Amino acid sequence: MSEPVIDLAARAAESALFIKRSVPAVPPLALVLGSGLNELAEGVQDATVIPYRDIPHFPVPTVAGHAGNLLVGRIDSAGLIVLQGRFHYYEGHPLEVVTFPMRVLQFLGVRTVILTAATGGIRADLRPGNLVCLSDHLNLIGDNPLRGSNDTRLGTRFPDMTEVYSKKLRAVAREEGKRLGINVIPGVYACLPGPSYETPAEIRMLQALGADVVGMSTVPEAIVARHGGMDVLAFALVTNSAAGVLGTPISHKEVLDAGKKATPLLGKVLRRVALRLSDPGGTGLTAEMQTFGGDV
Ligand SMILES: O=P(O)(O)O[C@@H]1C[C@H](O)[C@@H](CO)O1
Ligand code: HPA
Repeated sequence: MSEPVIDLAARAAESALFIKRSVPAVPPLALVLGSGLNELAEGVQDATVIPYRDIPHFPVPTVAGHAGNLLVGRIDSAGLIVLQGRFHYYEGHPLEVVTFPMRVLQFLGVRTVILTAATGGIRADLRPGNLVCLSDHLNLIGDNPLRGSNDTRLGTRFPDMTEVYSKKLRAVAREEGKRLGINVIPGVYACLPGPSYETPAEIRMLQALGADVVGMSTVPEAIVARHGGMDVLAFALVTNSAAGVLGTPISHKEVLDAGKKATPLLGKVLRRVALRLSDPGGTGLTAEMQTFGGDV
Protein backbone atom coordinates (compact mmCIF):
# COMPACT_ATOMS: atom_id res chain seq x y z
CA MET A 1 0.00 0.00 0.00
CA SER A 2 1.28 3.49 -0.80
CA GLU A 3 2.40 5.83 2.00
CA PRO A 4 0.16 8.77 2.90
CA VAL A 5 1.08 11.76 0.71
CA ILE A 6 1.26 14.01 3.75
CA ASP A 7 2.68 12.44 6.89
CA LEU A 8 -0.15 13.56 9.16
CA ALA A 9 1.19 11.62 12.12
CA ALA A 10 4.59 13.32 11.90
CA ARG A 11 2.96 16.75 11.58
CA ALA A 12 0.58 16.14 14.47
CA ALA A 13 3.45 14.86 16.60
CA GLU A 14 5.42 18.07 15.92
CA SER A 15 2.44 20.24 16.81
CA ALA A 16 1.86 18.25 19.99
CA LEU A 17 5.52 18.53 20.98
CA PHE A 18 5.38 22.32 20.59
CA ILE A 19 2.30 22.46 22.84
CA LYS A 20 3.81 20.10 25.42
CA ARG A 21 6.89 22.31 25.65
CA SER A 22 4.72 25.41 26.17
CA VAL A 23 2.76 24.20 29.21
CA PRO A 24 3.58 22.66 32.60
CA ALA A 25 1.29 19.64 32.06
CA VAL A 26 -1.14 18.37 29.43
CA PRO A 27 -4.63 17.44 30.71
CA PRO A 28 -6.47 14.44 29.23
CA LEU A 29 -9.65 16.41 28.48
CA ALA A 30 -10.24 18.80 25.58
CA LEU A 31 -13.09 21.11 24.62
CA VAL A 32 -13.74 22.52 21.14
CA LEU A 33 -15.74 25.76 21.03
CA GLY A 34 -18.26 26.32 18.25
CA SER A 35 -19.55 29.52 16.67
CA GLY A 36 -20.36 32.25 19.17
CA LEU A 37 -19.01 30.23 22.09
CA ASN A 38 -15.55 31.85 22.30
CA GLU A 39 -16.36 33.45 25.63
CA LEU A 40 -16.54 30.06 27.33
CA ALA A 41 -12.75 30.24 27.32
CA GLU A 42 -12.93 33.15 29.76
CA GLY A 43 -13.89 30.69 32.49
CA VAL A 44 -10.57 28.85 32.15
CA GLN A 45 -8.26 29.53 35.09
CA ASP A 46 -4.44 29.76 34.96
CA ALA A 47 -4.65 29.55 31.18
CA THR A 48 -1.63 29.36 28.93
CA VAL A 49 -2.89 30.83 25.65
CA ILE A 50 -1.21 29.61 22.47
CA PRO A 51 -2.38 31.28 19.23
CA TYR A 52 -2.99 28.67 16.52
CA ARG A 53 -0.66 30.62 14.22
CA ASP A 54 2.25 29.84 16.58
CA ILE A 55 1.67 26.07 16.51
CA PRO A 56 3.58 24.30 13.72
CA HIS A 57 1.26 22.99 10.96
CA PHE A 58 -1.90 24.35 12.65
CA PRO A 59 -4.38 26.07 10.32
CA VAL A 60 -5.86 29.49 11.17
CA PRO A 61 -9.66 30.03 11.31
CA THR A 62 -11.26 32.38 8.80
CA VAL A 63 -14.79 32.52 10.26
CA ALA A 64 -16.18 35.23 12.59
CA GLY A 65 -16.70 33.82 16.08
CA HIS A 66 -13.68 31.46 16.00
CA ALA A 67 -10.80 33.17 17.82
CA GLY A 68 -7.98 30.77 16.93
CA ASN A 69 -6.32 30.08 20.29
CA LEU A 70 -5.46 26.92 22.14
CA LEU A 71 -5.70 27.27 25.90
CA VAL A 72 -4.37 24.93 28.52
CA GLY A 73 -5.67 25.55 32.02
CA ARG A 74 -8.33 24.37 34.44
CA ILE A 75 -11.90 24.83 35.52
CA ASP A 76 -11.57 24.54 39.29
CA SER A 77 -9.89 21.15 39.81
CA ALA A 78 -10.46 19.94 36.23
CA GLY A 79 -7.54 20.44 33.87
CA LEU A 80 -8.50 20.94 30.25
CA ILE A 81 -7.37 22.04 26.81
CA VAL A 82 -9.68 24.47 25.04
CA LEU A 83 -9.69 24.93 21.28
CA GLN A 84 -11.12 28.39 20.82
CA GLY A 85 -12.23 28.05 17.23
CA ARG A 86 -12.43 25.28 14.65
CA PHE A 87 -12.07 24.69 10.92
CA HIS A 88 -14.89 23.94 8.52
CA TYR A 89 -15.07 22.14 5.19
CA TYR A 90 -16.71 25.20 3.61
CA GLU A 91 -13.61 27.28 4.38
CA GLY A 92 -12.01 25.28 1.59
CA HIS A 93 -9.91 22.93 3.70
CA PRO A 94 -9.73 19.22 2.98
CA LEU A 95 -11.25 17.24 5.88
CA GLU A 96 -7.79 16.13 6.94
CA VAL A 97 -7.01 19.79 7.69
CA VAL A 98 -10.43 20.41 9.27
CA THR A 99 -9.73 17.56 11.68
CA PHE A 100 -6.00 18.17 12.20
CA PRO A 101 -6.60 19.47 15.77
CA MET A 102 -8.09 16.07 16.67
CA ARG A 103 -4.87 14.39 15.56
CA VAL A 104 -2.86 16.82 17.68
CA LEU A 105 -5.07 16.04 20.69
CA GLN A 106 -4.51 12.34 19.99
CA PHE A 107 -0.73 12.89 20.08
CA LEU A 108 -1.08 14.93 23.26
CA GLY A 109 -2.61 11.88 24.93
CA VAL A 110 -6.10 13.37 25.31
CA ARG A 111 -8.65 10.71 26.27
CA THR A 112 -11.93 12.65 26.01
CA VAL A 113 -13.02 15.37 23.60
CA ILE A 114 -16.06 17.54 24.18
CA LEU A 115 -17.26 19.16 20.95
CA THR A 116 -19.66 22.10 20.88
CA ALA A 117 -21.48 23.59 17.90
CA ALA A 118 -24.09 26.11 16.91
CA THR A 119 -27.00 24.46 15.10
CA GLY A 120 -30.37 25.02 13.54
CA GLY A 121 -33.23 23.28 15.35
CA ILE A 122 -35.18 20.96 13.04
CA ARG A 123 -37.38 19.13 15.54
CA ALA A 124 -40.56 21.10 16.17
CA ASP A 125 -40.06 21.34 19.95
CA LEU A 126 -36.51 22.75 19.72
CA ARG A 127 -36.06 26.46 20.37
CA PRO A 128 -33.05 28.80 20.25
CA GLY A 129 -31.19 28.42 23.54
CA ASN A 130 -31.96 24.68 23.88
CA LEU A 131 -29.03 22.42 24.55
CA VAL A 132 -28.87 19.16 22.61
CA CYS A 133 -26.45 16.37 23.47
CA LEU A 134 -25.66 14.37 20.34
CA SER A 135 -26.80 10.77 20.46
CA ASP A 136 -25.77 10.13 16.83
CA HIS A 137 -25.11 11.88 13.54
CA LEU A 138 -25.73 11.85 9.80
CA ASN A 139 -22.60 12.58 7.78
CA LEU A 140 -24.01 14.36 4.73
CA ILE A 141 -20.84 16.27 3.82
CA GLY A 142 -20.24 13.88 0.94
CA ASP A 143 -16.72 13.17 2.14
CA ASN A 144 -15.01 11.39 5.01
CA PRO A 145 -11.91 12.59 6.89
CA LEU A 146 -10.50 9.05 6.79
CA ARG A 147 -10.63 8.82 3.00
CA GLY A 148 -7.27 7.90 1.48
CA SER A 149 -4.62 5.46 2.58
CA ASN A 150 -4.89 4.56 6.25
CA ASP A 151 -1.99 5.23 8.58
CA THR A 152 -2.19 2.48 11.19
CA ARG A 153 -0.23 4.69 13.63
CA LEU A 154 -3.38 6.84 13.74
CA GLY A 155 -6.09 4.18 13.83
CA THR A 156 -7.72 1.27 12.09
CA ARG A 157 -8.86 1.24 8.44
CA PHE A 158 -12.55 0.60 9.24
CA PRO A 159 -13.40 2.16 12.60
CA ASP A 160 -16.70 1.20 14.20
CA MET A 161 -19.21 4.05 14.49
CA THR A 162 -21.94 2.29 16.48
CA GLU A 163 -21.42 4.59 19.45
CA VAL A 164 -19.62 7.72 18.24
CA TYR A 165 -20.90 9.74 21.20
CA SER A 166 -20.17 7.82 24.39
CA LYS A 167 -23.37 6.63 26.01
CA LYS A 168 -21.77 6.90 29.43
CA LEU A 169 -20.67 10.50 28.86
CA ARG A 170 -24.11 11.40 27.49
CA ALA A 171 -25.68 10.08 30.64
CA VAL A 172 -23.25 12.16 32.73
CA ALA A 173 -24.21 15.26 30.74
CA ARG A 174 -27.92 14.56 31.17
CA GLU A 175 -27.47 13.93 34.87
CA GLU A 176 -25.44 17.09 35.49
CA GLY A 177 -27.94 19.09 33.43
CA LYS A 178 -30.76 17.72 35.54
CA ARG A 179 -28.93 18.69 38.76
CA LEU A 180 -28.65 22.23 37.39
CA GLY A 181 -32.28 22.31 36.22
CA ILE A 182 -31.12 22.41 32.57
CA ASN A 183 -32.76 20.05 30.09
CA VAL A 184 -29.97 18.40 28.09
CA ILE A 185 -31.93 17.01 25.15
CA PRO A 186 -30.73 13.93 23.20
CA GLY A 187 -30.68 14.46 19.44
CA VAL A 188 -29.26 13.51 16.05
CA TYR A 189 -27.02 16.04 14.25
CA ALA A 190 -27.03 16.25 10.47
CA CYS A 191 -23.78 17.65 9.06
CA LEU A 192 -23.97 19.46 5.73
CA PRO A 193 -21.04 21.05 3.91
CA GLY A 194 -22.37 24.62 3.95
CA PRO A 195 -21.67 27.51 3.80
CA SER A 196 -25.15 28.32 2.52
CA TYR A 197 -27.81 27.56 5.09
CA GLU A 198 -30.31 24.90 4.08
CA THR A 199 -33.46 25.42 2.05
CA PRO A 200 -36.82 24.56 3.65
CA ALA A 201 -37.05 21.51 1.34
CA GLU A 202 -33.63 20.31 2.53
CA ILE A 203 -34.77 20.71 6.13
CA ARG A 204 -37.90 18.62 5.42
CA MET A 205 -35.60 16.00 3.89
CA LEU A 206 -33.32 16.04 6.97
CA GLN A 207 -36.37 15.72 9.22
CA ALA A 208 -37.50 12.66 7.24
CA LEU A 209 -34.00 11.21 7.63
CA GLY A 210 -34.25 11.48 11.41
CA ALA A 211 -32.18 14.60 12.09
CA ASP A 212 -33.04 16.84 15.06
CA VAL A 213 -30.44 19.58 14.49
CA VAL A 214 -28.36 20.71 11.52
CA GLY A 215 -24.87 22.17 11.32
CA MET A 216 -21.67 22.39 9.30
CA SER A 217 -19.05 20.88 11.62
CA THR A 218 -18.54 18.42 14.50
CA VAL A 219 -19.05 15.17 12.54
CA PRO A 220 -15.63 15.05 10.82
CA GLU A 221 -14.01 15.83 14.19
CA ALA A 222 -16.03 13.13 15.94
CA ILE A 223 -15.10 10.53 13.28
CA VAL A 224 -11.39 11.33 13.60
CA ALA A 225 -11.52 11.44 17.39
CA ARG A 226 -13.06 7.95 17.43
CA HIS A 227 -10.54 6.73 14.85
CA GLY A 228 -7.84 8.05 17.18
CA GLY A 229 -9.31 6.19 20.16
CA MET A 230 -10.73 9.17 22.04
CA ASP A 231 -14.13 9.26 23.73
CA VAL A 232 -16.47 11.93 22.39
CA LEU A 233 -19.24 14.00 23.95
CA ALA A 234 -20.87 16.66 21.79
CA PHE A 235 -23.25 19.51 22.56
CA ALA A 236 -25.29 21.28 19.91
CA LEU A 237 -26.61 24.63 20.98
CA VAL A 238 -29.77 25.49 19.07
CA THR A 239 -29.04 29.02 17.89
CA ASN A 240 -31.93 29.33 15.45
CA SER A 241 -34.89 27.43 14.08
CA ALA A 242 -33.84 25.63 10.90
CA ALA A 243 -34.85 27.06 7.52
CA GLY A 244 -38.59 27.02 6.90
CA VAL A 245 -39.50 26.00 10.47
CA LEU A 246 -40.59 29.56 11.33
CA GLY A 247 -40.15 31.02 7.85
CA THR A 248 -37.67 33.64 9.05
CA PRO A 249 -34.24 34.12 7.41
CA ILE A 250 -31.11 32.85 9.18
CA SER A 251 -27.95 34.91 9.62
CA HIS A 252 -24.52 34.19 11.09
CA LYS A 253 -25.01 37.25 13.33
CA GLU A 254 -28.12 35.63 14.82
CA VAL A 255 -26.08 32.44 15.35
CA LEU A 256 -23.25 34.32 17.07
CA ASP A 257 -25.64 36.35 19.25
CA ALA A 258 -27.50 33.21 20.34
CA GLY A 259 -24.18 31.52 21.14
CA LYS A 260 -23.08 34.44 23.25
CA LYS A 261 -26.41 34.52 25.09
CA ALA A 262 -26.28 30.79 25.89
CA THR A 263 -22.64 30.85 27.01
CA PRO A 264 -23.45 30.99 30.77
CA LEU A 265 -25.87 28.04 30.50
CA LEU A 266 -23.47 25.89 28.51
CA GLY A 267 -20.62 26.97 30.80
CA LYS A 268 -22.47 25.63 33.86
CA VAL A 269 -23.06 22.23 32.24
CA LEU A 270 -19.50 22.01 30.91
CA ARG A 271 -18.02 22.88 34.31
CA ARG A 272 -19.98 20.12 36.02
CA VAL A 273 -19.17 17.59 33.30
CA ALA A 274 -15.46 18.49 33.38
CA LEU A 275 -15.36 18.10 37.15
CA ARG A 276 -17.05 14.70 36.89
CA LEU A 277 -14.61 13.55 34.22
CA SER A 278 -11.56 14.73 36.14
CA ASP A 279 -12.64 12.81 39.22
CA PRO A 280 -11.31 9.23 39.06
CA GLY A 281 -14.45 7.10 39.01
CA GLY A 282 -16.42 10.30 38.49
CA THR A 283 -18.27 9.05 35.44
CA GLY A 284 -20.00 6.57 37.71
CA LEU A 285 -23.70 7.13 37.31
CA THR A 286 -26.35 7.34 39.96
CA ALA A 287 -28.87 4.51 40.17
CA GLU A 288 -31.42 6.78 38.50
CA MET A 289 -29.23 7.34 35.44
CA GLN A 290 -28.21 3.70 35.20
CA THR A 291 -31.85 2.84 34.56
CA PHE A 292 -32.10 5.60 31.96
CA GLY A 293 -33.49 4.17 28.72
CA GLY A 294 -32.08 4.11 25.21
CA ASP A 295 -32.77 7.77 24.41
CA VAL A 296 -29.58 9.25 25.89
O1 LIG B 1 -18.46 25.86 14.22
P1 LIG B 1 -19.94 25.72 14.32
O2 LIG B 1 -20.42 24.42 13.80
O3 LIG B 1 -20.44 26.01 15.72
O4 LIG B 1 -20.54 26.87 13.38
C1 LIG B 1 -21.83 26.90 12.80
C2 LIG B 1 -21.78 26.35 11.39
C3 LIG B 1 -21.22 27.52 10.62
O5 LIG B 1 -19.83 27.61 10.77
C4 LIG B 1 -21.83 28.71 11.29
C5 LIG B 1 -23.09 29.14 10.61
O6 LIG B 1 -23.65 30.27 11.26
O7 LIG B 1 -22.16 28.27 12.62
O1 HPA C 1 -29.46 26.56 10.65
C1 HPA C 1 -28.28 26.20 10.56
N1 HPA C 1 -27.83 25.39 9.55
C2 HPA C 1 -26.56 24.98 9.45
N2 HPA C 1 -25.61 25.36 10.30
C3 HPA C 1 -25.97 26.15 11.32
N3 HPA C 1 -25.22 26.64 12.31
C4 HPA C 1 -26.03 27.39 13.07
N4 HPA C 1 -27.29 27.39 12.60
C5 HPA C 1 -27.27 26.60 11.49
